[in-house]
Amino acid sequence: METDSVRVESSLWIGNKRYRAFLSGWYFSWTEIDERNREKKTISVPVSEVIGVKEGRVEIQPQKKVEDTDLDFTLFYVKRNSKGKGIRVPWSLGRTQFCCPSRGVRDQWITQLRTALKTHSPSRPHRLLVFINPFGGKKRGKQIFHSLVAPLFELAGISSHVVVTERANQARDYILKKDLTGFDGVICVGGDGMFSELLHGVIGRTQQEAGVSEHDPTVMLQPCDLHIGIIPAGSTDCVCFTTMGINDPVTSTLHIIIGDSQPLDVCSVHYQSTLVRYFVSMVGYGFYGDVLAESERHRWMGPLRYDYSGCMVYLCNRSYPGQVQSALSKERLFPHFNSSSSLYSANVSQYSSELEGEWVTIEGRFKCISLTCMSSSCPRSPKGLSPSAHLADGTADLILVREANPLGFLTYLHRHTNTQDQFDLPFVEVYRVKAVRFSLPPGEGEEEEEEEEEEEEDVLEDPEKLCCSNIAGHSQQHLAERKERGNVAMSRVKRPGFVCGPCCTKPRSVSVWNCDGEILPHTEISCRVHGQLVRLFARGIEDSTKP
Ligand SMILES: Nc1ncnc2c1ncn2[C@@H]1O[C@H](COP(=O)(O)OP(=O)(O)OP(=O)(O)O)[C@@H](O)[C@H]1O
Ligand SMILES: CCCCCCCCCCCCC/C=C/[C@@H](O)[C@H](CO)NC(=O)CCCCC
Ligand SMILES: [Ca+2]
Repeated sequence: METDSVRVESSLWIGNKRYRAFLSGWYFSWTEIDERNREKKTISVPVSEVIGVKEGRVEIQPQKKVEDTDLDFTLFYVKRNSKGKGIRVPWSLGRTQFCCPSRGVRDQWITQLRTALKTHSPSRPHRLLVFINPFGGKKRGKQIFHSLVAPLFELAGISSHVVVTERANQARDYILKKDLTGFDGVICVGGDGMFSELLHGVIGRTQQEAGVSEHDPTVMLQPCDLHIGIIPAGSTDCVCFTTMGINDPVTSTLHIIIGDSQPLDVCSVHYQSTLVRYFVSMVGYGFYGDVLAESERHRWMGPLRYDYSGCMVYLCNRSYPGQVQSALSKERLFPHFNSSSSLYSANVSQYSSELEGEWVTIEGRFKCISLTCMSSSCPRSPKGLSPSAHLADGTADLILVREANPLGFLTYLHRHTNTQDQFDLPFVEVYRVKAVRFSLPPGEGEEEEEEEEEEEEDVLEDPEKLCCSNIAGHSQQHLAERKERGNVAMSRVKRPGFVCGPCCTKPRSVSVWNCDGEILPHTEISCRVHGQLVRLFARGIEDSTKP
């Protein structure tokens, strides 16, 4: 075996073929040598993508098996597969068993490879805190973790402390309150709701420690050091899909192991001077809010509840009045910016603000209003709500879908699922923004709404007061359940007609906000983007066309 400070080289065998192996700089490569000493094809693995080096002939799939011989070592690394269900290739565990000419050479290879790993891949996690939601998505969280994730962590020498949650918000509260010393990251096994718990825990904890008030809408939040990893096991897995290009537990695990780091913009939502929530994917009013509210009634359907509720809400053909004010980012013109917004009875006024950029006001009736910090793609919509939105550029895309005929709106929705441009429609406008405020038209404001509380309480007590005569049977129990849970916007629930699906004919003037899959308890909100506030164990969407 030849070694100098930059290169290690020796002959090795894989099966009965002879190879020349090199460890040079950032790569470990092996080239087949034929009987006439001619070099054939070379395989190269970046040291940063090595998962582990083990003595002997080792297998971990389908289950761990070690054949301990003096001459062999096994290399595990990231392998790119040719096919997958996402918009990039999935990763799997590659494995090659090498046979060395002597035990000494074998030991040297193991030592050199492990040293190279430490030198060239310093940001790998050693200890992780893992939260599993046993009820997310198809309820396969525990199985996914124990069969696919844990063996890879063990192989990579990562120790983990696992918490199987017993209630909603347990993961968030754990991160906010418990001692996190020694953890290099927090991982969720679940869907977007579980990710959101980790997000709130990590941001809240970081602000607590830095003495920053999250309720101050103008405050500069402290960026979070603790990385978040997502093992997808939910219904939509939108955050995972958008940041990885795929929702595959093994791909996610391998990105965590090699310590990839992807900064992410986060948006805060305030109601007056109170922090309501954070989101990374989207906050949506109108269609997306209504779909979520409707789908909560059909949780038993599992992931299919969104398709069912989407159809029901589409058939309701609602639109809502509102006023959107926005601070545009410096990059003011989005490719599909529709400068003729006045055509749609928009009232645009401009004034300066304490935040960057200028504020504009847009009024009208909207089918939906969405603000998305990232493209927000998922398997159903591979390009997402806003295909060109960036993960970490400090801006969000504000998409205004004005009142349109049902066929037009269906075209808009359908274009999310194919490659056609959903913004190239006359009733759709897109702005790249840093902050947004939403208010209801005069008379519909939230304060007026609070004054109506008493009247709405009456509605809860007496379902006959709801707008549909047939609602009492199917919604009374639901209303009572929601009232009991009390964790969502009760004022929304009290609104007549909302819960009754397409059977409701009375138009309603107020919708709800869907904030990363949670219903917000307020309507008149303000949102602000915080560029690169958190970091994920991810790499963005890998370009599979590059070698
Ligand atoms: N043990 C638990 N019991 C009840 N609810 C839980 C528990 N653990 C977590 N939760 C809550 O369940 C909600 C949904 O979970 P999760 O996001 O994992 O799955 P999902 O709703 O199927 O997926 P998606 O969010 O992708 O649609 C989360 O908001 C989380 O707070
Ligand atoms: C005619 C065909 C019509 C097909 C319409 C498909 C439209 C797909 C648009 C995809 C938008 C993804 C938005 C992402 C939302 C997530 O942050 C959120 C959290 O998981 N999910 C939901 O709120 C779940 C509710 C999502 C509502 C759609
Ligand atoms: Ca962004």
